[in-house]
Amino acid sequence: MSSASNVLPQGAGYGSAQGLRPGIGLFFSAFMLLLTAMQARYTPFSPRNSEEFSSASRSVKPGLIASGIVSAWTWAATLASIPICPKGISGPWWYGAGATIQASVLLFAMLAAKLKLNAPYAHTWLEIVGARWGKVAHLVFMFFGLATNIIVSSMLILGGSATVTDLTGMSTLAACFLIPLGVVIYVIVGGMRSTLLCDYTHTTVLFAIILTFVFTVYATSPKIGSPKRMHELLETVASSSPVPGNAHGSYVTMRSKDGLIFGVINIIGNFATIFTDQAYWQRAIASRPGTTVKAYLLGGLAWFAIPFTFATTLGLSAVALRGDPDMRTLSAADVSAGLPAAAAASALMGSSGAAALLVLLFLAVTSATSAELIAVSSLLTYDVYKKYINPNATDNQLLQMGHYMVGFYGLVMALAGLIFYFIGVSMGWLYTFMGVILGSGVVPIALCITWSKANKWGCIIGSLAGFAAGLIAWLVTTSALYGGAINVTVQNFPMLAGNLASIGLGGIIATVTSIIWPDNFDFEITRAINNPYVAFTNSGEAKDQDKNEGDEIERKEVATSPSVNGSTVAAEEQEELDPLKLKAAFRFAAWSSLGLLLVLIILIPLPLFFAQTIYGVAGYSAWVIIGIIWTFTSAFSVVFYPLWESREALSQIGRGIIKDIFVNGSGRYVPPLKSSPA
Ligand SMILES: NC(N)=O
Repeated sequence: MSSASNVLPQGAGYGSAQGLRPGIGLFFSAFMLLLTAMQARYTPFSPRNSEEFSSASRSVKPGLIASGIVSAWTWAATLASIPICPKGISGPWWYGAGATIQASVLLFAMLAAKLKLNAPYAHTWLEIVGARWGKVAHLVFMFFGLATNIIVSSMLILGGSATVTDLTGMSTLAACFLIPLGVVIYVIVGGMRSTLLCDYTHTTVLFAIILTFVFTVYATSPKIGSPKRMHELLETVASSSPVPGNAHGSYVTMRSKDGLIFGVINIIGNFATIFTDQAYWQRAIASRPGTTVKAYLLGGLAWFAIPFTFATTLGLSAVALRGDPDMRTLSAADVSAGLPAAAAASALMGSSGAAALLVLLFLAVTSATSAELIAVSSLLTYDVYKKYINPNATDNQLLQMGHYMVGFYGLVMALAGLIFYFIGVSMGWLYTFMGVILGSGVVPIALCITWSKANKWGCIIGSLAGFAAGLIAWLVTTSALYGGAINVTVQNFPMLAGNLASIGLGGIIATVTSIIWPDNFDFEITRAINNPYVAFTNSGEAKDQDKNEGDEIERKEVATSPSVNGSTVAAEEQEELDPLKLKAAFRFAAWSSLGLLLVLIILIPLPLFFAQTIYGVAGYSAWVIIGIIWTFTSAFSVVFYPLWESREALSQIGRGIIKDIFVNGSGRYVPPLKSSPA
């Protein structure tokens, strides 16, 4: 890495990375604690029971879930503009589209719909695997689940610490530990709902800062200031150093071989990190059943604006400003560490640009970190502690374990980030490598949750064989092309080979064995997991008490949300869990996801790739304007819509606060008295 530019004092780094002195880290942690206290005092939701802690009582509305998806899916890598420097405008497109549509949140909407249909009361996706296929499958897929969390968390720590160190000179070691610290505190206190509230506040500020950068670059900056000038600068850079593999070496073309290869790698890697990451399952679990699909579609579409517009703005600025006296020279290692955006922000706006980027990065890293913390805490609590150590754990024990595991995983993620840092693995390398390790689990996991015919051993063997094939393909290709050196800079072909082998072999073995030797699984077994109306034994047998007890059922109060006013919520929840409605939601998710996939991955980029078009000023300006409109629309859907849908809860909290101001204690939420039977 070239010498750090350090445009901010070290104190800014410590402040942002969680406050050795008062800083934004501590400010946000204190703010989240305040929100959690208000939630406990003025609403029926108390974070003092395990269901609320890990699943937010499965009651969260779609706007807030969408904002949580945007936030959890915005990593340091998303903002680091890694793909853009070498590839031009195709990089942001492939990054955004590959992680929005093909790989991730939109297709995941289908899985989320199936989750609500086939296991509406599960806490984790691994509980479903365990109930369906038993211990061996549970342990094998736990490997993929935890590996995903460790890889994603390490990328967050690596990307966050590299930028903080670069901008402020703060010690990377200190940054690795301080970044998760404040997050651990508010996640322990507030649980899942607090991470969603944190996601919301962070997403709001994130969009504000991104739009500030966009308007600086394309409207006010004396160095660039308009799409026309940006186009001119990019063409000048291309004429002195053309991009290999791009049409006429231009940056303003979708005809980019490296861009296309990156697109494929990106699609596979993001399949892996969303399908096997409990963080995204957890948002589906926390969501109200009737609106889960809407939340994922909204979140996916809103998220696209972040990598696309941000990289089209600061990533391209990092190229356009080459040679500018304020722009530092970036090495390949700097690019892989995710530093182009920071360098461009400093060159454009000096220390205020660097500070804004630091805040942006802090927001992205902390909210994605909170998602990973609560995700791993849930896996360790329900899939290790409850399943293997204390099957009869009480609610209090589960809650306590959830708290311990948040703290424990905070330490693990700091150490993992540090280890990767010291062995020289960069965020960019890990980003392109993640599909090699995790890709083989994607199809087997999707089949487990959606398809009654999925073959247990086919899926287990497929995921292990794909894992081995991915590693072998990556090693063999690296050795053949680079004389055996496993370089820390990103190499396209070995990564492509490893990613394709991993997801391909895993998917083929799982699907073919399931067609030849189909299972005939009854999803009633997974519907019984943690279901308050059905007794479920560890052996996987579900006893539907409702059926045994005849037509006149006296339903138990909803055990999943003991803090919530039982009967009303239970009735709403049962209505939303109507299988006909959930099947219709699945069909809607399938058609809309596949339609969007076709448009964003095939119909838009491929004709542009084959046509070899190089954009003129008008074309490039239209490209930028589409990004800006998309960003505004996204901001409305994940910033204003959640406020609108929660207007009743907000006014309830407001009334509670006002009452408390006049008579202390009178505003506290009081659950309605249960009416006694007539
Ligand atoms: N979440 C991603 N792939 O930026």
